[in-house]
Amino acid sequence: MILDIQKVHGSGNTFYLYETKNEKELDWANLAIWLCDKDIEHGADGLLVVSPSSNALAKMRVFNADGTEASMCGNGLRCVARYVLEKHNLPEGQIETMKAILHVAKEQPLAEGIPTYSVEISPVSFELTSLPMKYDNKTTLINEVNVALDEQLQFTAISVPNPHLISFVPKDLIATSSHQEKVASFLNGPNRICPDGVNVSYVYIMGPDEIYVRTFERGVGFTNACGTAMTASALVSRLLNYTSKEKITVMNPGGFVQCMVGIKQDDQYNLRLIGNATITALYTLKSEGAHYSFESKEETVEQLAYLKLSHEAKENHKTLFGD
Ligand SMILES: N[C@@H](CCC[C@H](N)C(=O)O)C(=O)O
Repeated sequence: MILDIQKVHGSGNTFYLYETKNEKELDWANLAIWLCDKDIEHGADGLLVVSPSSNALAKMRVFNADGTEASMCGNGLRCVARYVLEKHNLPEGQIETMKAILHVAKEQPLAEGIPTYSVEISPVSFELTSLPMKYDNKTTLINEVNVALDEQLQFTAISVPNPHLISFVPKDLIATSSHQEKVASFLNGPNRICPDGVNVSYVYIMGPDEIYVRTFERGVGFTNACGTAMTASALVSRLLNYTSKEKITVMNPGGFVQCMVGIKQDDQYNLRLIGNATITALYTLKSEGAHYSFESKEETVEQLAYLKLSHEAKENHKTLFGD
């Protein structure tokens, strides 16, 4: 069987995107593990599966590099939004995800030659049961020290609806990644605090409307960017008054995005993630049972425009935090 498959990215968070008419066509976990292997076409962070939906334009499922399925993926949803909206020639629409139907739209390009899309990030919960996370008898963890993780750092637990643990850290904990790796590896191994694992982000405040976010993703490890983590971090930065604007620029190791953080009364939030949706290559993939091989590859030129845009972000990163 020959499959048409795209390689795409949002802020350098890389995925393969495949559309199927039949959600049971293949073992997606197995395919994700094969595609994300770093020895095959430099791997990827996950697999996005697009299938028919009876309630929206399409349905998105996301599989991490280790084959686990996640409830949501912000950078991936932008790429799926582009794929689906271009197919239907629509400026906006709705896409079904595991736990919510989300609004997506085409936006003004971030820069020339950069296809740009916005996606809704919802639902939001600070209840520890929503991650799930266990910490004594607490029901939430909001900017508090959790001694099981670190003696000093304060963490916030939030689901959007995939699980995130966020800490606002000093510059030295961004300049090196070992502290974050230790905490995240512990929480993503067998442990009682986050039994299903968690995406762990370290965040540095750069100004009233700018933050830097680096994420160790559940099921993947460090990625260039995690869309849900950046949006969750932007929300928490506003709730803690570390930032004060509705539009927050979020820098990341792969580039940058913009997050719109609307805070309504009664703890309701209106969150949108805006950023690139870049197609880097079109492949044909041969599947013989659970055995896969690439048959052909056609690179696009879109990545050149993206590299130009992200170059400046990477230079800023070097100036601020070193290599
Ligand atoms: N990279 C994604 C999130 C992918 C899922 C995550 N690793 C999880 O398991 O929750 C994003 O852009 O949000």
